Amino acid sequence: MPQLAIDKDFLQRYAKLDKRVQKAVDEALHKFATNYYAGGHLEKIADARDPRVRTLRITQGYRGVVLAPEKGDTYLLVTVLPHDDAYAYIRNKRFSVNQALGVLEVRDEAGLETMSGVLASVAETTETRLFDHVPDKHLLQLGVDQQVLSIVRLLTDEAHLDALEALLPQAQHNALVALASGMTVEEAWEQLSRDLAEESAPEQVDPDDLTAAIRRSPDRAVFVEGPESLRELLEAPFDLWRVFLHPQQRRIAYRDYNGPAMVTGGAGTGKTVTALHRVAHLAARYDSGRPILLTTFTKSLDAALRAQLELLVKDPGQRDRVDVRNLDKVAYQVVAEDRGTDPKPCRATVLEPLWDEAGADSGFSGAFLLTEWEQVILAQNLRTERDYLEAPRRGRGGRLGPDQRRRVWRAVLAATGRMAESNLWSFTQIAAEAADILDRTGQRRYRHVVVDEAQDLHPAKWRLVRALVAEGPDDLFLAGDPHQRIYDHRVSLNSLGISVRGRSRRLTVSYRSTQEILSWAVRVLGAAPVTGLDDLADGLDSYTSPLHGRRPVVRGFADRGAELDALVDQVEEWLTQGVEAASIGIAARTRLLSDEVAERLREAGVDCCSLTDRPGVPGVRVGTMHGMKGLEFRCVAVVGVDADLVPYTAQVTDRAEDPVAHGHDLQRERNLLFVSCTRARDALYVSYSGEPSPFLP
Ligand SMILES: Nc1ncnc2c1ncn2[C@@H]1O[C@H](COP(=O)(O)OP(=O)(O)OP(=O)(O)O)[C@@H](O)[C@H]1O
Repeated sequence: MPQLAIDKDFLQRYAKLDKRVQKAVDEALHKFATNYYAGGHLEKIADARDPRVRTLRITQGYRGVVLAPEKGDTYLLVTVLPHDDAYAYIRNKRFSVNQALGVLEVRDEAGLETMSGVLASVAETTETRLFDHVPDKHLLQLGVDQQVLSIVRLLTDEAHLDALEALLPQAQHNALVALASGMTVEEAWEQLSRDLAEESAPEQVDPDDLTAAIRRSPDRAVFVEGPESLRELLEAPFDLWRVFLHPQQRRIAYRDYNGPAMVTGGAGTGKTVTALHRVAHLAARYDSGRPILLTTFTKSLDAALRAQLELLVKDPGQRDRVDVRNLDKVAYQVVAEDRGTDPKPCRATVLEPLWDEAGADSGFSGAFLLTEWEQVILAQNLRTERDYLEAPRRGRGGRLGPDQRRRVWRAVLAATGRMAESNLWSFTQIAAEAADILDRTGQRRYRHVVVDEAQDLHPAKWRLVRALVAEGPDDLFLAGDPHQRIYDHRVSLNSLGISVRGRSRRLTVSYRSTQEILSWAVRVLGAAPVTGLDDLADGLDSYTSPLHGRRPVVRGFADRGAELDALVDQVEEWLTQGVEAASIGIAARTRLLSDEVAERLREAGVDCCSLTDRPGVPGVRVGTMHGMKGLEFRCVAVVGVDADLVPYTAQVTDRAEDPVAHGHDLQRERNLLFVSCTRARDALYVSYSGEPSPFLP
């Protein structure tokens, strides 16, 4: 049975074609896909570099490029180009199978021939060569082939290697860059093999078996299962994440685990994408009467997840098996059903006056008591005064003696009693209650639970997560990044009965930000070691981006007025360059400042709205740094990064009170700035008034 595959380049180029040409592509592909085994639509070119490459006529001016291997009956749609470019492509490029990794590769052979002439003449006058220290056998071991090897032996300078990037097969270029950077052959292999679709490299690679090579290259080419899948693919060509997964992502999402599993990785490495594919995998091989839960932190993020899942899982039957909702909603439903009445959840600002009153004779403010209850008592699930008297108060600043603790405990009882009388609840309390109900009744509502943005869940929500699904294979899949922790919840999954040991995987390639933005933003984090949810150290070494662009712009001003004037200019410049308003995100540390920014933009005639507004709402997005979590924009401005706002001292425990909490709070403030900056895809602009934040690199 013939098989049709699509190359990422094809879809990327298709996405940018004008509608008329796209329609012609649709028709040509449809005709081809329904009877391509006849091969009659394909034209062979006499001077093709690779005899297996054909053209597919789209319109008078456009041609598709198709790879039609001699062996087997796979057709790969490689790209779609204007007529002359397509012919130039075919005259210059040759396909091959990487002999170490088994992946499909393409090289600009004509370009390489020209370059080798140039390099040979440079090499004649130079004694030493760039790869003198690497024997042939090591190069071959890393997948460098004979043709490339002969060019490698001519290289005298790293700049030449850079110049070859666009011509060489990508995996071979990666291998050479790794060696040139001083890695041993073992280290270079370790790095290369991260890109394998399987856990290990193929034992034998057939250089002519392009079908197998395509299968090993999920980030580059995918098989289409029929005309319907082809139509779906062409319908949303910009959403490449649906189809082309990085091998690391595919390996993590599409497999079985014998218990809870976790994916971590720097900002923009595709953890959410991996979690979505995990759900698609679980929904496709579903084996239970209970649904799958895909959940996250907030309402706005769960709306985004739902929209993405709809793009990914087309089968309505499979989609119906997935419940996408944030944990607050799940908890609410459990509690409401158990009690037969709807609890009234309230934000802290609403509850504080009640706590002020109930705790009036405790000597503590309502705000302090409420936080103590949520961050210490509910977090550790403390049920008695005695438990509380003995409990550590990590991250809470200031020691409390036994008398003080007794007063706190009495105030907590009084306040929670009053809340119960009026059926008022905090969100954390609802989660804690829901976990208790599920544990008491033994209900396990879901077959699988997938959690995104897992780094910021309160321990009570973790207890809920654990209680939603029975322990067993594939029960929990967690996606998160401890470097993006922006709330006060430092959780050890082990202590909550969730062990991901041996089932934790890390993503390292950023799909969002450019290397220039990443390198800058990572420095914002500082050098303090970070502990992951699995209690192990989590570093960002080997976190890189293949994307390149401009360095972040950092500007200082004498006062806020001048800073905001410059921001208006920057936003107007982006808009003039054709960036859509909704693709511009602006963040500030406090709500007060973000409101001021929005007002200033409106005065200047720039439409703006909230960060959390739906995609259809027009206007530049403005909000707080906390609101940036999980979002992404083409251009990001982070303003007010002043010494006295970042870190925001009002939310940092005094060092004298509690040095550990002080350190944690400062790190959290760093993370917050890091999260805001790493929302940027193409451009990052950072500004401050007066003294700059000490976190700025
Ligand atoms: N395999 C892929 N192919 C194309 N695009 C991808 C791929 N994986 C991720 N992306 C894109 O990269 C961007 C970041 O992905 P995603 O939001 O999943 O990352 P993340 O690790 O969850 O980020 P963060 O932790 O910063 O929220 C998104 O625009 C996503 O569509």
